[in-house]
Amino acid sequence: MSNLHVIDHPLVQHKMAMLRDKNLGTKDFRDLVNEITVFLGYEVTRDLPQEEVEIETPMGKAKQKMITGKKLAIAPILRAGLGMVDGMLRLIPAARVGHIGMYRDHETLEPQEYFFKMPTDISERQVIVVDPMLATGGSAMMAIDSLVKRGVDPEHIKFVCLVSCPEGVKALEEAYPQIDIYTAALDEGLNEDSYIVPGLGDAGDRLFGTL
Ligand SMILES: O=P(O)(O)OC[C@H]1O[C@H](OP(=O)(O)OP(=O)(O)O)[C@H](O)[C@@H]1O
Ligand SMILES: O=c1cc[nH]c(=O)[nH]1
Ligand SMILES: [Mg+2]
Repeated sequence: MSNLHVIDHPLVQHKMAMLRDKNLGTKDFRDLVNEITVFLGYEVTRDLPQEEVEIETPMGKAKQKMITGKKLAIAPILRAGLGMVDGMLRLIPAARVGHIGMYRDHETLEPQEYFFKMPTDISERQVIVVDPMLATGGSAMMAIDSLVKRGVDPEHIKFVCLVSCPEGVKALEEAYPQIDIYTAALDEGLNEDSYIVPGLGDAGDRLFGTL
């Protein structure tokens, strides 16, 4: 699992403990998803390319690094990925946002794409795909397939989730070994309905109060 980054920062883990509580209300769930995403976003942007620039300060010249290279896009997988957009935008406010509408069929568990809208220059951008849950990995892989079909190089894609499990990580790593996965938790596995255990339930329903 070489591409997996489990973010074990105490603040992230503390907030995850709060998030997992089945009695947490919709507003608090949404707020915590945003807060945790800021920490995950901090890690996922850690290796952005930089260049040294010279700045005039009131006291003289300073050499300082600034981000350079490819522009960024955030790609939430709907619905639940929407809950992570504000947290990412807090860190990279100028990033474009492209939406991938997808739901997992309850019978077959196969993802179904129902919407796809990206910035027109998506093939020239580094893309951060966000979705709170990496379960079987089917949705993440199909979302990435759609980006690759539009010309995005898998080398320029990162995947960020709150909860993952060995099955989803393995599937995504096998399909796209070059893609880094960032997660706040690697859980035990999937139950018979392919929900993550212990997980946090259906992330979309918990975010939007559609339980
Ligand atoms: O790894 P997988 O097995 O594909 O499962 C994970 C997917 O399932 C959930 O979405 P869901 O289908 O519930 O849609 P929703 O966000 O609209 O609730 C979740 O947000 C992921 O997109
Ligand atoms: O545990 C899971 C699995 C898929 N989708 C979710 O929202 N939760
Ligand atoms: Mg759902």
